[in-house]
This record gives sequence, C-alpha cells and structure tokens, in this order.
Amino acid sequence: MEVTARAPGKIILAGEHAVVHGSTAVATSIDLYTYVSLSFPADSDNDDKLKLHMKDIDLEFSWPIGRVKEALSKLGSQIPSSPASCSPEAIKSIAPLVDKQIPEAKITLASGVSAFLWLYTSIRGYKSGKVVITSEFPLGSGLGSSAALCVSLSAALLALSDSVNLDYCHQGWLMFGENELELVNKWAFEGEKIIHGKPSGLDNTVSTYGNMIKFRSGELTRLKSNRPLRMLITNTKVGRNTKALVASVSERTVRHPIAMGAVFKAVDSISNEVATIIQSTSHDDSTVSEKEDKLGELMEMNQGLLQCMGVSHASIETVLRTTLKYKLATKLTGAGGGGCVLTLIPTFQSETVVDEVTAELEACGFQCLIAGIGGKGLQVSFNSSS
Ligand SMILES: Nc1ncnc2c1ncn2[C@@H]1O[C@H](COP(=O)(O)OP(=O)(O)O)[C@@H](O)[C@H]1O
Ligand SMILES: C[C@@](O)(CCOP(=O)(O)O)CC(=O)O
Ligand SMILES: [Mg+2]
Repeated sequence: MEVTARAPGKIILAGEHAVVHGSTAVATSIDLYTYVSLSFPADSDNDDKLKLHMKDIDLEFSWPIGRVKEALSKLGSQIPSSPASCSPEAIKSIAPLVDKQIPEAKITLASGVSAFLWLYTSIRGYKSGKVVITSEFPLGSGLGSSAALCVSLSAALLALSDSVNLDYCHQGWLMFGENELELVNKWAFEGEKIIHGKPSGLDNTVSTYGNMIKFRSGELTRLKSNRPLRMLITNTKVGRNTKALVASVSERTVRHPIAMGAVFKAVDSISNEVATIIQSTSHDDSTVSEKEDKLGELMEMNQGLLQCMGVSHASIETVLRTTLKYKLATKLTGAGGGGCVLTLIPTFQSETVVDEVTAELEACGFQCLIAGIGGKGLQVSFNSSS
C-alpha cells in the first residue's frame, strides 16, 4: 500500500513577518503542490531501512532503522496524537544522521531533512519505509515549500492509521476530516519550527486548509473572496533563507521595540483592511476597480513597511520599479530577501500590458508565473497495487 499526500504552496497578500509578532496576515493557497509518497516494505522484503528521496534537490538518503533508533530512542517515544516539539537535544541527535549523508554544497537544505526525521520517527516510530518528495513550485522562494513539505509529510504519515476519517473529493483524492486536519496542522507546525526557527503558523495553516485565510496568533478565519484575484508571481531567483530573515526582523525589534511595534500595528491594520475588501460583496464594474485600486495601494503600503523591517532586496526593488512603469502595484511575498514578488493584475487590465511587463521582468532574468489562487488544501490518495 502506498499513500500520497499533496499540500499546496501559498502567497501572502499582507502581513508576513509582522504575523510572527502577533499582527494579522492574509494568505491564500495556490494550485501548485508538494507531493509526499510513503510506502512500507512487505514483511518478506527484509528491508530494515528508512529511505528518503528528495527529488527536487536530487538527494537520496538511506538509514538503517537500527541506527535511527539508536540515535533517537533515548529521547523517549512520541505519541502520534499529541504533537511535540523537537527539543535542542533531539536536534543534536538528528544532526549526525543528516550531516553524514548531505554534501557540503547542499548543507543549507539540511533543516528539511531534520524535520523529515523528526516527523517520521515521532508519528511512525522506528518502522522501515520509503518516502519520495517532489514539489511543483520553487523551494526557498517565499511560496511556502517548507510548510507544504511538513503538511504533506505529516498527512502521509498519519493517513494509514485506522481511525482516520476521510471524505471523497475528486479524481481519487480524499480529504481529511476536521480533527485529522487539526492534527496534521499541529505536526506540520512542529516541523516548520525546525525549518523556520520561529514560525507564525500561517504557512502550515493555509497549506492544510487551503483557500484564503486571515490569521492572527494561531487563530484562522476563512475568507470568502467574491471575485477571483489575479496575481503575477515573479521569482527573482535570489536564494534566501526564511529562518535567517525571521531572526533578523526579531533582532531589529529588540533594538527598536517602539518603532517596530508601530510598524507591526500598521501592518495589522493593512491586513484587516485587505480582508474586508476581499470579502465585500458589491459586484458592479466601478466598485471592482475601486476595490482593486485600494488593494494595490495597501500592497504598496505593506511593501514600504517590509522595507522598514529590512527584508526587501535589490532584486525586489527592480521588480517594483519595473511594474510601477505600468502602474501596477507590487509587494514581496513570504520572507523576502529575494524570492518571490506579487503584482496585482486588475480585472480590466489589458493583456498586452501583462505580456509587456512579463517580458520586461523576464529580460531581467526573473521568472514569471500566474498561479490559480484559493484552491483546495491538503489531500491524500491511496494506491493499493504498490
Ligand atoms: N520539496 C522539498 N524537498 C526537500 N526539501 C524541501 C522541500 N520543500 C521544502 N524543503 C525544505 O524547506 C527549505 C525552504 O524553506 P524556507 O526557507 O522556509 O522557504 P519557503 O518555505 O518559502 O520555500 C529548504 O531549504 C528545504 O530544507
Ligand atoms: C516571514 C513569514 O511570515 C513567512 C515565511 O514564508 P516563506 O517561508 O518565505 O514561504 C514567517 C512565518 O510566518 O512563519
Ligand atoms: Mg517556509
């Protein structure tokens, strides 16, 4: 029996970083997914290994299960139904398992492998198995690959337990019941802590539940958008690391608590206004344009505040300058420091302009894409033939 779980990436429309410090954020899933397939060897195979294939980064790991048990069982056993944090002691025990098998050039990817080992052993114990991971969107670029990985992995690991509640969705994909989603989301948050250091929980929550959400201090409100939003996503291809950027904002907050407190408060107001505009019900054309103008302005204001937090980047500023020539509003999405940038494409925008701005951005060496917004969250599928 093989189970595959898929969880979507996300874009943050308002509130990244500030959300880590208690402000409201608004985010939506995109229709690009990370897939995790899990299979267990047949009893007759005598295979006592834990195998991991991370296809996107071309890394394969194989650990004798006894070796994993020796490293981790001294920390006590975990209970799958009660998500627990990976202690600094556990991180230390996991590190040699990862470091020995990861080439120096890919060492920045090690935290994802540590999160894998923590989630696998906490949920499945010391059982041999094989996990294959692939993603449809770029890693480490602000689209939430770390959260999508933690959500899909936690779901695949929990999916084979007897008590799991599943609802039919479509094309062979099934959806977890509410309790299961909550459990997956909690485990994924524990995985995100290993990758992000101090996550807000926004990314794993939007990846688990999908659609558009407003999020503040662990509380989610589902938003019903009355018109489809169109965002051009530009990947600057400048690599960055969420953990380092989140830490740098926290350090700035320690140095300037009052000023940064005011910045976070302003972001909170922006996010709440974005949520109100998205949910407002009027449909006539003039109101649609007015709403989009306001959204664009709020995105620009949020970008200004992200600059105050010190997470913009020369490549992001290039995207801003380029889209401004076409009177289009832009902000970074995710942790910043490079990565992806969002540009609002108004409903009545001419396609020629979209083509021109895309061509100009691509001529700078960036990569543009338009993803579907607000699709389903976590889904699982079973394949009994394998
Ligand atoms: N498909 C994947 N395969 C392997 N590692 C992954 C995958 N997706 C995410 N990761 C891990 O997550 C890290 C990127 O997370 P992060 O810096 O938070 O950026 P983002 O979440 O915006 O993509 C990678 O360095 C890697 O450790
Ligand atoms: C900066 C932050 O708000 C979002 C980070 O998103 P990403 O990992 O860059 O996709 C951090 C968080 O909310 O945990
Ligand atoms: Mg991340």
